[in-house]
Amino acid sequence: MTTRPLPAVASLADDLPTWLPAQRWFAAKGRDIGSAQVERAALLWEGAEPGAPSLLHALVDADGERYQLLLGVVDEVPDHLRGALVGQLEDGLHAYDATHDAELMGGLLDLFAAHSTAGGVDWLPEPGVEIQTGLRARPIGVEQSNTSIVFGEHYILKVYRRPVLGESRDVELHRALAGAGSTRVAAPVAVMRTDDTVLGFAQRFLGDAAEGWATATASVRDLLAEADLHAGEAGGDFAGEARRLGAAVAAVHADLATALGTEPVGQAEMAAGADAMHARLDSVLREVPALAEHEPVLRAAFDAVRGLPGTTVQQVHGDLHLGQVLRTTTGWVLIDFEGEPDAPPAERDRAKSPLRDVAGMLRSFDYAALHLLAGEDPDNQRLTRAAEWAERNRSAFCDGYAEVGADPRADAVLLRAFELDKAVYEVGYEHRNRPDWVPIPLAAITRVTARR
Ligand SMILES: Nc1ncnc2c1ncn2[C@@H]1O[C@H](COP(=O)(O)OP(=O)(O)O)[C@@H](O)[C@H]1O
Ligand SMILES: O=P(O)(O)O[C@H]1O[C@H](CO)[C@@H](O[C@H]2O[C@H](CO)[C@@H](O)[C@H](O)[C@H]2O)[C@H](O)[C@H]1O
Repeated sequence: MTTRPLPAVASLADDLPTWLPAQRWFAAKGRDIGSAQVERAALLWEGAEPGAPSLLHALVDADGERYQLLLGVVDEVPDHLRGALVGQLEDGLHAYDATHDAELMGGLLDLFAAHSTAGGVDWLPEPGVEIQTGLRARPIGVEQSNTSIVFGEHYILKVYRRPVLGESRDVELHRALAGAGSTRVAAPVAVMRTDDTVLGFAQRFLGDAAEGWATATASVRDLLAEADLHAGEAGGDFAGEARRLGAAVAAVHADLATALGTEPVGQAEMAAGADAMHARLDSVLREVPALAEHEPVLRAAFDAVRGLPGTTVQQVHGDLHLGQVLRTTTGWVLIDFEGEPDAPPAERDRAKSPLRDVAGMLRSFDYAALHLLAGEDPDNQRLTRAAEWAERNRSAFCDGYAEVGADPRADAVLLRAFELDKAVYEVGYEHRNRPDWVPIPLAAITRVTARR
């Protein structure tokens, strides 16, 4: 058999500065790319017959940020994949984002099943897992920071778009929880990796799952459609689910503590934590001047943490919100333990107070309640009822948490600071990603600081 030369993907350097920023998962949104190079490209397999696409694995560097691509390379891109075109290569072939190509993606299961080393990547099933091949592949097509492909009703593979050097906390924490017998995560199935970088992670696909965000916002919609009812009276009341979710998060925290340990921290670390919250505020203030009117109350809330004697830290989820929880027929499951997408890896890996996750979820109830009203003329009646929904579910979540762990409301100073710190993060996140939504965390800062 003759092996064709590796397609000239290096020549994509001209197209990447236009193509990358148009992708949902591109991190530096709103910023132009100065230059991009293909750092590493390797063939996973060649097209079986003339005209069939070959699959390549590539890592590209865009202004110092590393991105992972799976590229289909072919003479002519078929019509249904035109939207995925990345560019034309200097040898006349065309490259497209292969994660949109169900047929090519289906072949990845063969690599895992064979424990392959194709493309200089190790395709490794988890110990004891036998990969079933021949399943139909489909990209999930949701707004996400990475790209996930579902195989039949069995597996979901997340291809990390910005793979980081070293071990992946997403994989490690899933393994620790699954190893501890937790039913609150989807079981790990396989990883794709090089010696120093985890590139992808496959898990059991939970086909019976509904996203927490979709379920919670459906409940808010039901409430707002009923002109006179209170949150507890509307048909789609969410409080029972919020309570069960609180208990599930507390159980995950307990399992992570048992599997990976806890650590007491004292006043010096509390002060360092306050400094970090001030530093985040400094940086978001530079981007979003509208935050300035809240600066004094925010700084006071962060400074209050300096007076605390200490707390206990451990591994936590790190970016918990309603989009990171799935309701299955057997209960709530947490997904995506990567941590905040904008945080550097060392910061994501750091042990933290479990109240960080609680604060993230409390913020999310506020988002779920208020995002439906974003862009509407202010209507006090609707706003009050949405706020009532948020309060009802925030409290139910804390009640559920307290059934399994310590009541988060007992640490009011820390919880308030964490909630405000998260809202500051969200102001920056929304400013870069969804400018129409900046008022949601801004309004929350007004409310939380007024609650004092
Ligand atoms: N094990 C799973 N079973 C079913 N759906 C899942 C599973 N894991 C993730 N998903 C779906 O994939 C989406 C993206 O997953 P996530 O891990 O949050 O990716 P990202 O880090 O790119 O945001 C989730 O919102 C959820 O809808
Ligand atoms: O899911 P990711 O890890 O990519 O998290 C990032 O994106 C989230 C938005 O999808 C963002 O979450 C914010 O919006 C959610 C509604 O879309 C809301 O439920 C969250 O409470 C709110 O923080 C998250 O902050 C960001 O890191």
